[in-house]
Amino acid sequence: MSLENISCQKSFGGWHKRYRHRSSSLNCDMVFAVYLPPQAEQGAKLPVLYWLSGLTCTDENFMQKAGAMRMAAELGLVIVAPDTSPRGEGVPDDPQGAWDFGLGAGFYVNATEEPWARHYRMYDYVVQELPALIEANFPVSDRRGISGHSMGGHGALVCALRNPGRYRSLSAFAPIAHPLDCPWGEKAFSRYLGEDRARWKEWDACALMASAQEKLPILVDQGDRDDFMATQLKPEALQQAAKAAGHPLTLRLQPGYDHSYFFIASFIEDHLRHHAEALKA
Ligand SMILES: N[C@@H](CCC(=O)N[C@@H](CSC=O)C(=O)NCC(=O)O)C(=O)O
Repeated sequence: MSLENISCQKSFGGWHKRYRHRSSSLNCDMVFAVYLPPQAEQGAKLPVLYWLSGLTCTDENFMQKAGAMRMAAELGLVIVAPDTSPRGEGVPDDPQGAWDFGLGAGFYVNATEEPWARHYRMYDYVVQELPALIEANFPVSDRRGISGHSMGGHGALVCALRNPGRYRSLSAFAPIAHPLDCPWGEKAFSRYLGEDRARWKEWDACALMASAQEKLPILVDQGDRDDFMATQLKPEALQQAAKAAGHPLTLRLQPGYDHSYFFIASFIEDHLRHHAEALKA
């Protein structure tokens, strides 16, 4: 599978690079970003953190706004940021052009319903296709961590909970904790997965936690001035699910913070350290 390098900038002694490639999971061209810390030029195979962004994002939001590169360079962590949905000609979008469904809103599921099923398979893309591509083309090991924000925070939880042994570390910022029971989730799941709510449970972090075979410790930060917290994010549902399942969860309510990348930038160092500790153990 060929990768086309479309940009390259030096950052904190390493490199931020963007690539375009053909995705067989998504049936379209995709762009992802990778941060390669300075250690990548020294011959070692480095651990990788996959970052899943939220609604309306591309690979660029995290790389440009989170301020993660200084710490990734210090810790020797590669970071990979995919896009949030399939893109391009022939990829269907929300008929009204809404920002919370369709383009920029793939929800990291494999759609089963038409007209979404041909392209909207972000779960297969981020769990299988992209890591295979990264591991074949960059100096990385199979030590993988996963994190994300909002829709992507939930995506990270689901990818790890569904794949015991695949990730060694897990965290999230302000995840949509229980999409079965919030407007963003109900809208996306009813269209991508159909109206049978029983099938949605395979894609809901709170539901998956009950039967998870692996109990990776989870770090979650949530701003208490986040306008989406009560209606869409519902961190209390995650806390209850973790308690019921005996799943180790550190949920930190951060006073005064909202849903933005200012919040993410404020706590990204803690998350990168959380991942580095597990990935290097
Ligand atoms: N466009 C919307 C706001 C959308 C928004 O807040 N998106 C978040 C993720 S929300 C959950 O998945 C985001 O990360 N935005 C990108 C950014 O760079 O901030 C509106 O206008 O209200």
